[in-house]
Amino acid sequence: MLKIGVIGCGAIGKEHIKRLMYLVPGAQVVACADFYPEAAQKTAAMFQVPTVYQTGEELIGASEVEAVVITSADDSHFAYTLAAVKLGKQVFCEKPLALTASECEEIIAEEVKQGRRLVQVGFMRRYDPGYAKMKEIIDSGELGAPLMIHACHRNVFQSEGFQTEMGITNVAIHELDICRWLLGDEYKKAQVLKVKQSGRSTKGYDNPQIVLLETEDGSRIDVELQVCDAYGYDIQCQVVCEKGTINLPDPASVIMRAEARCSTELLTDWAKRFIEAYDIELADWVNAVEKGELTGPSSWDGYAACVAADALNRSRGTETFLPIEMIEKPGLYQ
Ligand SMILES: NC(=O)C1=CN([C@@H]2O[C@H](COP(=O)(O)OP(=O)(O)OC[C@H]3O[C@@H](n4cnc5c(N)ncnc54)[C@H](O)[C@@H]3O)[C@@H](O)[C@H]2O)C=CC1
Ligand SMILES: O=C1[C@@H](O)[C@H](O)[C@@H](O)[C@H](O)[C@H]1O
Repeated sequence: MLKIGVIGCGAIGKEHIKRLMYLVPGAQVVACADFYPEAAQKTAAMFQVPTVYQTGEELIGASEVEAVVITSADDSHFAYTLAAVKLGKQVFCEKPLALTASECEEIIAEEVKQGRRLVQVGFMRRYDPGYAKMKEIIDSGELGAPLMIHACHRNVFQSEGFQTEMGITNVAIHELDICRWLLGDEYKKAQVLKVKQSGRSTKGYDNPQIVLLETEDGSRIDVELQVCDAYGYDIQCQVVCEKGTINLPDPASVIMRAEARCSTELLTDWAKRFIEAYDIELADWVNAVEKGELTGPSSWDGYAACVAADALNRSRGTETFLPIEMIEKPGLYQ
């Protein structure tokens, strides 16, 4: 049984604790912590977690905690991941791995020093059956080479304190990972555009934005980003190949016919959209930790997404594509 400590008892923290306690074989949540200790207490009571630590650092250092799941706010991921890796503990860190590429480099350096993979990043879309099937078709070569990707990430709501840059580091980070994974390619150039703004969005941050990327192999990617106030939570992805296109399937939904209309319901947030993917990713992580062979999204993948995110945020307002330069890939991640 893998003994896990979870830092961050908010929306996804609670979901992951529930999964690890009641769904994933071989896992047990033995401790939790939150910036607000009462949030941790409440969550512990809800899911029978035996110990609550006052801080994330105490939880990481606790002797009974063998592996750490980080589901606290984006700006806390770097320090917690680094602290756990320094102790040689396994980490599952929700996306993003850090807020900047240079922070990811520090994590990579420490992991390389430890001599084995200790980090998996929560890029759960890789475990979604729809994206997985798309990758299988691309890799089979059946449709020829992939030429471009058109993607959309549309949200209804973001919490207080959201900022324009977070459109990239918190929201588009999923596309920055999934597109390079689908294509098996790295990014060469990136640009973000502030386009005509939605009159529905009056929160003081850019909405919508368009992310443009070019890969080493010359494939082009465009991502329409509506961080809030969209008609629903809607994730779209189309890969255009030489001989045909591949589209991400929508989640299953019944078709209702009534009052001279035919309709299907849409989701309004992320929680249910990739529910199967979250289940599979955590089961895969626990199993891989037990076997000592991590294969899921690595620190390198977290870094690659952050390098692109850095370039995108630097490009805002410059009207130019910025080059993307990565450090040499350590052997650990080959
Ligand atoms: N893979 C995915 O699809 C998703 C990933 N996420 C990621 O998961 C993380 C949490 O997101 P949500 O649960 O939606 O946020 P949330 O705001 O509902 O929960 C975050 C929790 O972490 C706590 N927290 C914040 N800073 C902390 C710190 N320094 N130390 C300890 N606790 C701290 C907060 O008090 C709160 O209880 C974020 O990094 C987010 O990007 C969130 C939703 C979906
Ligand atoms: O990771 C997530 C949230 O943090 C983010 O705010 C949403 O926009 C994403 O769709 C969701 O998957």
